[in-house]
Amino acid sequence: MKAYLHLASGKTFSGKLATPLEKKVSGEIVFFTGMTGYQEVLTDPSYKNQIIVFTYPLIGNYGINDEDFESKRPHVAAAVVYEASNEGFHYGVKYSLAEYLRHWNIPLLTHVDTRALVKEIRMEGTMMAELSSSPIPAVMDEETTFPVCAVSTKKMETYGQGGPHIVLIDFGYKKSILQSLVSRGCQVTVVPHDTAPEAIDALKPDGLVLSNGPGDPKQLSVRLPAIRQLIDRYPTLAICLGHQLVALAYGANTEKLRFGHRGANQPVWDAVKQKVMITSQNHSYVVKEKSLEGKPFAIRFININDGSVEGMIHRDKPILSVQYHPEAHPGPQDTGYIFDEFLQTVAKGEKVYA
Ligand SMILES: NC(=O)CC[C@H](N)C(=O)O
Repeated sequence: MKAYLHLASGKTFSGKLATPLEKKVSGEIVFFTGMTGYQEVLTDPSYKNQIIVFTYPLIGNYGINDEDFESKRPHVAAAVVYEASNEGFHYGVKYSLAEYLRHWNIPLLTHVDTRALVKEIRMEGTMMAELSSSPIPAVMDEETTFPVCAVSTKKMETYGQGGPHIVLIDFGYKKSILQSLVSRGCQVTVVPHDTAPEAIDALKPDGLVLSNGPGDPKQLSVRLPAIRQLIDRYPTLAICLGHQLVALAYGANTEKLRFGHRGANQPVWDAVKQKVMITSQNHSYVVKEKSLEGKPFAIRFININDGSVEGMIHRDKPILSVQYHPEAHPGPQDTGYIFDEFLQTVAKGEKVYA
């Protein structure tokens, strides 16, 4: 069946539905450039309510297995590809891409001219789009939901044992962040994003991790005083949305990039190691460099492609924040040392540059 992707810029792209479209779906349209990793991308909560376009022309060729999930379910509003493979060739394959998305009632649009579509997004910037079976666009409404609430855990959960006790504040965490901590011997308590600081104190954490998550960080502005209290008190590692929240909590500012960074090969300069790392990324917003002037942070990481801020360290306190994803999945593992550095910091109670 034919369906149409109407962009807020006025352009329409058509494709064939590989899963049913019960009612029209709308969301912010973004693109991911990695050649592999679609299973992790679909289940990364940071993509909540977004329509994802895969630029690699063949998606689904290793199917969906039971291992490589970043959370319990897919979060994208819809997936758009050029060609979706019906067969998966991974040794652990359980479903085809279409079977998996059909199970979760998520539309998969195939045979779309993804090169032309991505050029349009690059020109116009990330925008709202609507997927419908009608060739005529409806009036588009701006996304007003609050996606962090939809993906954050509702109750505390504990994983791993022994080791330092890390509280992971869940704005929509990826399983690989939890695994990166547990595999390094931590006990991790995952808490809802709006847990009161006193309730976190009661858990007696040795360190805090602020997770990734969907949406505009400013939607969480009511939480900033609580976040500031917490990060000033405990050794902290903040990832992606978490990093943006650290900046906002200190009175710096964020802005939206034209079409964001999504992919598995973003080069980032680490000013401490004096090296370029290849990183996995998925974000629309960035911390404005100018807004960090006069703030107690040094910019440690810089994106080589566009010079944007990719991470900061507090000058005095053990707070480290990164815009990219050190846990990778999908993507290169160059920056796994960030977790080691954080845990050395936790052990010492003061910052360590490994
Ligand atoms: N991966 C993330 O945490 C994304 C952060 C935020 N939602 C952004 O798009 O910038």
